[in-house]
Amino acid sequence: MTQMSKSVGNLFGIQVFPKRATEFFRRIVKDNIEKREAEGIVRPDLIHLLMEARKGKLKPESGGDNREGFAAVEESQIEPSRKEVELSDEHILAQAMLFFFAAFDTVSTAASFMAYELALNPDIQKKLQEEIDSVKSKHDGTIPYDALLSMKYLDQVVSETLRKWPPNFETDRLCVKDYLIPSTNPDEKGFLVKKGIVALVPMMALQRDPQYYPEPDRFDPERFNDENKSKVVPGTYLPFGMGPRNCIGSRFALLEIKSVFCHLLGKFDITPYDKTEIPMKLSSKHFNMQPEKGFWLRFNLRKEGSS
Ligand code: HEM
Repeated sequence: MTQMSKSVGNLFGIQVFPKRATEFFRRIVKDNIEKREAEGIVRPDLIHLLMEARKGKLKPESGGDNREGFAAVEESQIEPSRKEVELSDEHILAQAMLFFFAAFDTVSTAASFMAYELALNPDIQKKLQEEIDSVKSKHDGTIPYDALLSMKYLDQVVSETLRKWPPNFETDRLCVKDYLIPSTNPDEKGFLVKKGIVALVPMMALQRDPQYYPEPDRFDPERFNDENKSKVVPGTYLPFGMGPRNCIGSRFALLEIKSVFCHLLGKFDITPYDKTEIPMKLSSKHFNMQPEKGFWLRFNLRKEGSS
């Protein structure tokens, strides 16, 4: 559908993003680049990195923290291309817009589904609040970075949210050369994936397949406890995709969601009420994951144990 919609969009001159939004971003990014260049301003952000890359001054980083969570994706081991690419203002604009749209909607969608599941599963919410309260009580009511990354149950709940409700429910890959997938059955031929074909990878279908996740519609963070997470079949859990073009923001996304819920659940109990749709029906009118009737939940100030 996404591939088809791109060509249909091109045919009829339909834009992926509204023209006004594109113009708004174009002006902000262009003015920003011009001002920084004219006044020698340096800010530690994406635009600065892209401006440095344009001058050939950017070096790939190595290392990093690998405690961010079960769902975080590995950085690709493939050497970055040495090919010289000329980065125009238009390329920088496209990257800035991609980061904005890829980062904003996905995180808010994941957080909304997590709030919904916690409201429907008060035992899980209570267990998570106990973990949050315990960490806060050890750190004068705060949650430092290292403590956040060490919170196992929080990581289980986030991982299970991204399994049951992956904000990007599919991704795709363009096949650049003929590739024969060998058959596992000696009586059958393999399957030839032809060059030029776009293969869709249905994350949502894989992550709700009872063969890999028994009772897939049940929200169960225990699927990702220390004992069970090693049993997850490789390639069946892909909320951030896989391979060299996997999500560049997975660690940041997990950090955002985790810190938001530490603050929220420290202060509030999340509950359903009469407008909450149970079970939820997903909207068929949107390309991203959205409930048909929106998210309706109550946030009640916690009476005890809060800080
Ligand atoms: C819960 C939040 C998020 C989810 C579920 C998510 C998921 C994904 C997925 C599935 C892909 C495609 C990967 C593939 O095809 O293998 C992707 C790509 C991407 N994501 Fe995310 N993402 C999230 C948050 C973010 C954030 C916070 C950022 C930026 C700070 C970001 C930036 C990107 C970019 C730039 C790409 C394109 C990478 C490329 O084409 O090389 N995402 N994301």
